[in-house]
Amino acid sequence: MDEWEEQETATSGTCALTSDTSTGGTQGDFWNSDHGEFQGGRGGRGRGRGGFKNSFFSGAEDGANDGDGQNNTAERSSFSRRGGCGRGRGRGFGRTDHSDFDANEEDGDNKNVSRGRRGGRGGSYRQGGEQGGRDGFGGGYRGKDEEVFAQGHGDTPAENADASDRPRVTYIPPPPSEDEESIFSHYESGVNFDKYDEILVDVSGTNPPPAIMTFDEAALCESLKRNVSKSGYVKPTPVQKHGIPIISAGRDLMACAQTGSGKTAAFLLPILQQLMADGAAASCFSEMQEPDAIIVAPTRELINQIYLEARKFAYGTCVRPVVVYGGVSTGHQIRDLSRGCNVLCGTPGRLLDMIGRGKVGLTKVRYLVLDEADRMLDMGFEPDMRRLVGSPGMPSKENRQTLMFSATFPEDIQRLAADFLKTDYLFLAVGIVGGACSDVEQTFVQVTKFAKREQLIDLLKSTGSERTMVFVETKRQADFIATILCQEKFPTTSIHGDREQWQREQALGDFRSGKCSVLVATSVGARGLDIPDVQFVVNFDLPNNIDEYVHRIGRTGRCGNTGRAVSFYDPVADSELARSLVTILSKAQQEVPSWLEESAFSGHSPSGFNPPRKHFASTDLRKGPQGGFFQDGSVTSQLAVQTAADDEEWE
Ligand SMILES: Nc1ncnc2c1ncn2[C@@H]1O[C@H](COP(=O)(O)OP(=O)(O)OP(=O)(O)O)[C@@H](O)[C@H]1O
Repeated sequence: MDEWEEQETATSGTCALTSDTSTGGTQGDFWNSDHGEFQGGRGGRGRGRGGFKNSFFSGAEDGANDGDGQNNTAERSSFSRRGGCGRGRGRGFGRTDHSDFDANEEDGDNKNVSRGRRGGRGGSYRQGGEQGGRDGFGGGYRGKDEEVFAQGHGDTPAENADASDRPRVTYIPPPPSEDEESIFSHYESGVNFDKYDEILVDVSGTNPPPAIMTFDEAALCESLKRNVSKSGYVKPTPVQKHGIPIISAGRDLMACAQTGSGKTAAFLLPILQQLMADGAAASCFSEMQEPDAIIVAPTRELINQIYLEARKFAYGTCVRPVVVYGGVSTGHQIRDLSRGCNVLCGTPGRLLDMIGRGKVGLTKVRYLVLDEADRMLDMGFEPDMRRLVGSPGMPSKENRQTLMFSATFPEDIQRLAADFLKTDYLFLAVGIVGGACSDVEQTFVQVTKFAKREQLIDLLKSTGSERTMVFVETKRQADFIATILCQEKFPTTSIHGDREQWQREQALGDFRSGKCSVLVATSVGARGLDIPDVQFVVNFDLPNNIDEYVHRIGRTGRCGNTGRAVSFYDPVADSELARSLVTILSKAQQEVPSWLEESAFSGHSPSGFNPPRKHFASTDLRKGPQGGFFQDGSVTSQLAVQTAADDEEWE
């Protein structure tokens, strides 16, 4: 019996929702349902390894494991937990074909597996495992609306080969608004927007072009300039000031700037400018589209957001962006593609699927952008990225421009990223690489896991109707907490990888519109999402790595606005993170609670001094310990010197 087969028998557990609980997720959907609990039922076939899942959910708080059948040491709460049922087939361990599963990657139900950045059996194949978890569950995740019985379908050719008996994904998202006002709707930049200019910037690499100070200096064509202005952009942020001329000069770039500081426009504007200047026009109604630019991101919602930004900036021009991502009808996306595509935004699985189906040709690719690049090169997506750049027709790195953006760039990922970039790539660091946004006030509350719910409810009562994101570790936990909050009359919805795509989009829509003021999310909501007026982030469960913490709290305090983040620190579960947290707080000039400092340095954490250097990169890896062998034309090395000193302190 091979490993997959073994898992099939060893790990079962799918379940179905037979009540309203699955259908909406807005207030009342979880609780004011026929049953108010998840009911076990027949599930769809699971793919991926494992899929152990407790299918009943009456107050269950089953912490650790949706994806890895071998990892059944779930945290149990004191609430009742009833046994699971249903049949899940755990196959696909280690596979990364998963056009439907892009976003699930981000869900953190597999705590033990995802803890290590790289390596380890479970770690290397986390994706497969997590797919299994969701798919085993999600395949039968059936709401009262039968149409949505679609999860669990892998849309890649490889998966389809043995998936003929699985239901197809039929969801077609509503088309984006054509109304100009809504296309250009935006929130105002905040009081600290001008303070961005005070942030130290470090550009390393040979001969970086000079920064621009205004959008005029970017020499954008008229229509693009008009669209930038209609978007409410008056002056560029630092990552735009430096990033735009670097990209326009044809250089490869690895750029790191704090959350919410305008990285998306930093890559979109110069790409669109070049395409417009070259008179790029999509070849309409062609069976195979050959985009000039490909942009990838780790979650469906994020790639859709990037697409909408591209569409906004390209408004009224010949440049046509298209988006492809999992959880949505492939046929629908193929039809959309065939109408022409210059800029293709995609999550990796669906993108590779489209390439495999011959719907996307790569020979004309001039720009390859990895947003949240550290995530895209982390073990979950790295194989897909290698497949992408190795796909037939994809120009070699010498013959394309590769651009990477993130707020965090750990050293090991930087090292890996170099494989995708020309050797003379530029490294742009705005502020401290991997640092938290300084506009977010960070607070920590020491609390045991059993007291968290009470704390959360008290906290939300005190914040009134502030738009709040609550991050939890597992998909199950997300549903559970959302249910509790609904019961407490907080208008709440949730987003995580076990929800159907339409539910996820509805949840996000309800949160954006203010219909629900609380969004409970797993890691799937941690990166990139730009939601207006999120004033408050709560880490109900702290994540297991510091980068994710930085991204999560970065959902507030965006574009010069201020925000607040409160994190529940469970001394038993979170001590491994203590030291990194102290570092993050100090670097963001935030108060460090003495108990946290004690926890960090007392040696109580399992690893004693957990090594933050593994997770932080102070600056361009190529600079080495002395802070720079690239002395030529670097904008400043002050930051590098300072952070190098900091790092020594922490070593
Ligand atoms: N120059 C600018 N002037 C005004 N607003 C801007 C400017 N640049 C970007 N913004 C707005 O700031 C917000 C945050 O931008 P964006 O989402 O690109 O941040 P980011 O750096 O990619 O964040 P994250 O790291 O979370 O992905 C968006 O609403 C964007 O429209």
